[in-house]
Amino acid sequence: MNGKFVTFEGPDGAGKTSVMNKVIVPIKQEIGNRLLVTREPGGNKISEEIRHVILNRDNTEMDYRTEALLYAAARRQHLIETILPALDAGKLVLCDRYVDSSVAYQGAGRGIGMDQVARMNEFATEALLPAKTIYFDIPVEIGLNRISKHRDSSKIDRLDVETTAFHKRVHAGYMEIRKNNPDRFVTIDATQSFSQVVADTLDTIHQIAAEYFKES
Ligand SMILES: Nc1ncnc2c1ncn2[C@@H]1O[C@H](COP(=O)(O)OP(=O)(O)OP(=O)(O)O)[C@@H](O)[C@H]1O
Ligand SMILES: Cc1cn([C@H]2C[C@H](O)[C@@H](COP(=O)(O)O)O2)c(=O)[nH]c1=O
Repeated sequence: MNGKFVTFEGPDGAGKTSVMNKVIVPIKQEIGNRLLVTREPGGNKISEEIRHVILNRDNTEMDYRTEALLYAAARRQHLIETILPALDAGKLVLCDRYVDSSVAYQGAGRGIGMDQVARMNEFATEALLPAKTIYFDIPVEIGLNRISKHRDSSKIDRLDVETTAFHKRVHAGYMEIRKNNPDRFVTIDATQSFSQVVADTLDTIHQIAAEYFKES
């Protein structure tokens, strides 16, 4: 495995997806097809189908452990079919969410337990973790406010409509994961202007994956 695996994490509305869409434009110009951009849940046909089931707002009866298992199943397929082949081919893989999301949302948010969810994901991923995780730091209320203000209502999913208390437990979960992984986590202040967050993220990627940019 010669590539580099980098994930984006943070609470809903932190701006991860918008920032990802922006930073990949210059990065693609710099390193071309040595870049793979993907997301969870999703990233390939089977995992996107599982995403549809998980995030469908009509699926109100979904049990929390079913939800955790579906995220892990989508992740397994994504890892085997999409991420590992790209890493084996030496690519820089930028992934919007990964295991930390399950530990924060299902482990802390749903109250299943962060250790249990981490262990279940160790089975799904054979313990493969990213080299670095860029964490988009934002107070829960600001993130939720961004979503309710700007997001097209058809795109508001089953997790977005959870209570503020749920999202606060998720945030606390992320704080614990970050505290336990100081070498893996790099934090970006996501309350800044969009252009500043994009600039900080681009700088961070240049630093943590410097080997890709030297050669280009
Ligand atoms: N720095 C920023 N300042 C103000 N608004 C922002 C900023 N970054 C993103 N936004 C807006 O906030 C909203 C949420 O952004 P986005 O969907 O990228 O967040 P996200 O972290 O991917 O959320 P989710 O995990 O829920 O998908 C969007 O409408 C986006 O335009
Ligand atoms: C991977 C993963 C995601 N979630 C949650 C987080 C978000 O609310 C949605 C995904 O939607 P996004 O707009 O693409 O961020 O799902 C989760 O609860 N557990 C996970 O493992």
